[in-house]
Amino acid sequence: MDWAERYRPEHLADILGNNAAVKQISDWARNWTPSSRPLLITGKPGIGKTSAALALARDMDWEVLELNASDARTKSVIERVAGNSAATTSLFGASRKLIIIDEADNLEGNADRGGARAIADILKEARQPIILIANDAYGVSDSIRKLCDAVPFRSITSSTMEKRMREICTMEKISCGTDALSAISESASGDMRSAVNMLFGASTGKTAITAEDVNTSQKDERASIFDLVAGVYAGAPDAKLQKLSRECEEKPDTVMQWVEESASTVADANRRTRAYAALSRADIYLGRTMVRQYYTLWRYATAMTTSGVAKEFDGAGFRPRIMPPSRWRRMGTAKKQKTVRRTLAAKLGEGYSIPDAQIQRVYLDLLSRFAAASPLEFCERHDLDDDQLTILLHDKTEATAVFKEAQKLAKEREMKMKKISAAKRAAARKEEEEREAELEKFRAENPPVQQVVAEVVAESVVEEKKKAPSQATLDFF
Ligand SMILES: Nc1ncnc2c1ncn2[C@@H]1O[C@H](COP(=O)(O)OP(=O)(O)OP(=O)(O)O)[C@@H](O)[C@H]1O
Repeated sequence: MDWAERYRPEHLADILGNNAAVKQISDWARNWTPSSRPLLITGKPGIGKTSAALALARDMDWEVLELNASDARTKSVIERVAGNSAATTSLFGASRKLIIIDEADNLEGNADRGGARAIADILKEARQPIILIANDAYGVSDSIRKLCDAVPFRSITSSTMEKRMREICTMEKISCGTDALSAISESASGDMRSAVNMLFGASTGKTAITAEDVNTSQKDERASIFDLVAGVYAGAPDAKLQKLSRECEEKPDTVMQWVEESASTVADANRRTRAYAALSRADIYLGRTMVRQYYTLWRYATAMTTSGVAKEFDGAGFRPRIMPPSRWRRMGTAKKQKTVRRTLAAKLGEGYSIPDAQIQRVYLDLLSRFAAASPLEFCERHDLDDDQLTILLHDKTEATAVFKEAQKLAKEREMKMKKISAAKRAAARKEEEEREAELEKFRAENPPVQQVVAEVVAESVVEEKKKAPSQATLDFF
């Protein structure tokens, strides 16, 4: 068993970091009733989201039904499996069944549209606790997101990861230097699974680990690209760079983006220019590969990307932190911004019966003024979240405060409605009981007609019988 699995936290108390989120999950479970909202746990990969859900089920002695994106998420499957489980009680005697829907941000593709709708319907009907898990809250469809309580998970800090890795080393009877641990935690950048995997890879066949073992044994995809970029920085020989490129599972265009990020750190301006020239040549080869569908050209693109840039670093010894292409980060932020704007326009469009595109193009500014005049009312009327409100108010702090207040009010209203409907149900029950009692009394006092007729008939038969002997006597004479 790999270490990431072997050292998966068993109980909520074993989950490292994210104390507030863990407490929120545990409080939710302890106070859970069929009317509780599902949870949506979000955060980067490998930080304990799934582990927390599974640990919760163990702590609560709940059965688990796990669905993930690889399940055939057609509407009917979800309705059959999760719908039934959600609406009925467990077959195996445990009091509850926790439904974990992983990769909930993967449901928006065309094929899964039905899946997202089915999940939203199930969330509304659910009679069992449900936890959804996603990497990106904004990848989750709006209709699902607004039915859930958000539980954001943050990356694990380096010190927490190093402490855990030290414990694992002790349990595995391996000695591991501080430099090795910090090299791993730096590469893992908050991803605990990645850190444990790297530790596992570095320790294979060893009783002591040094930083060097870590560099050459990083197992996962990202670790390989780290090796390759580190090789470029170090100005490694061509043969080594070719070997690393072959081992790295990333496609040439991805490698190019990583190396491009590092090219900007070549100190000398002339060398920097030549590094970019090598990258641009690699780009041309990549383009030709695609146009001609002639994949042999890929190898030239890779050679220009790695050796071409490494030559300009010339083993300068300077090694900045290896970072994923900043373009990705920008694209990620831009994508999120776009999604927020799109969902905001959809809500406002529905509210004012105006096409979404027109809201975005023409009315956003005007509506911003409406929102600024009475933010709380506006937020409640259009059911906005803090990010959507930020676009209108241009002030994140204010938007967050308004959103929190709106949530508080909504919760109060919900409680009030629940109380009212509980009181209404009790009154209706009482009325029903009183009606039943009156009916019983009436029945006791007024026997049914058939019963009265039967009694009269019986009485008349008795009378007839009494008269019968005297008649016989007369007949006899
Ligand atoms: N907070 C944590 N405390 C202890 N171990 C952790 C933690 N987070 C991750 N791990 C380790 O990483 C492994 C994977 O964690 P988990 O499956 O919970 O990650 P995840 O956040 O659900 O990732 P993904 O989004 O990729 O599913 C666990 O088995 C465990 O070894």
